[in-house]
Amino acid sequence: MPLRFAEYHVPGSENTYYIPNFVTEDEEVFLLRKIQETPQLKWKQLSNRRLQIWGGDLTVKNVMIVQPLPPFICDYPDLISRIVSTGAFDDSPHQRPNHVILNEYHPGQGIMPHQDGPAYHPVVATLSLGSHTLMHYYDLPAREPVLSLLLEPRSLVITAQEQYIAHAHGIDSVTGDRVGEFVWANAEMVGRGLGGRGQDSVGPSLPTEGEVLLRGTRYSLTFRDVARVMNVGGRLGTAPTR
Ligand SMILES: O=C(O)CCC(=O)C(=O)O
Ligand SMILES: [Fe+2]
Repeated sequence: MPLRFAEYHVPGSENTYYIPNFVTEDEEVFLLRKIQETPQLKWKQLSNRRLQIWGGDLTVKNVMIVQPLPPFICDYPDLISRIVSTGAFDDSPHQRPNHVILNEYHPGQGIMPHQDGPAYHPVVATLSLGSHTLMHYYDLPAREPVLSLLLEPRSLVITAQEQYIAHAHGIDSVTGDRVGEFVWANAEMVGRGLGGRGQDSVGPSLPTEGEVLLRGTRYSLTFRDVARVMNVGGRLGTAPTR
């Protein structure tokens, strides 16, 4: 997947791209407000986080029963078009993401190492809002991370192909991240976007060795393309859904 913006390639990674400030601070505020305003019933409570699924639920055969994405994802800000313009979904069945999982993590919450599985075309684009986190990637079986990325608020990370298929990914359930504990593969790319990290500390200053970056509540929007879709009316196929 040759992303249109080669400068966002994460050094030492295969098919991993990191784009700081993919949305503006104003857009982040708007999106966080829209997320707060979503119906409570839309949240699914898991043991260690809450999530919402947009675009449609998957059947046991990994067919998505298509539902419209909400306006705050495709109208303003037009996140779908912005993601399409990176080129990340050029080779996907619909040439665009059609499925979005919204995750909420409070400080101390994370996600166990896992793989996203075969329902999706092997590209995922993840927007972080509200707080940073530290994402680890693992060879299988998952033991020590082989790659770690600091995901700043407002950043987009894209993983594809080998990085998606052959690795697991996860977020430790911790309340802060000590600088220097893990090597950040994207260390040269971070810093400008750190305003708003953790407890709303502001500033363009780069974190220093030993400093603990406190996590705040983070929302992630994970964009994927589900190959097999069923539109209302029962048509099965891989044709564009909107
Ligand atoms: O919150 C994240 O950045 C990752 C979420 C994730 O891995 C998933 O929803 O499958
Ligand atoms: Fe995942």
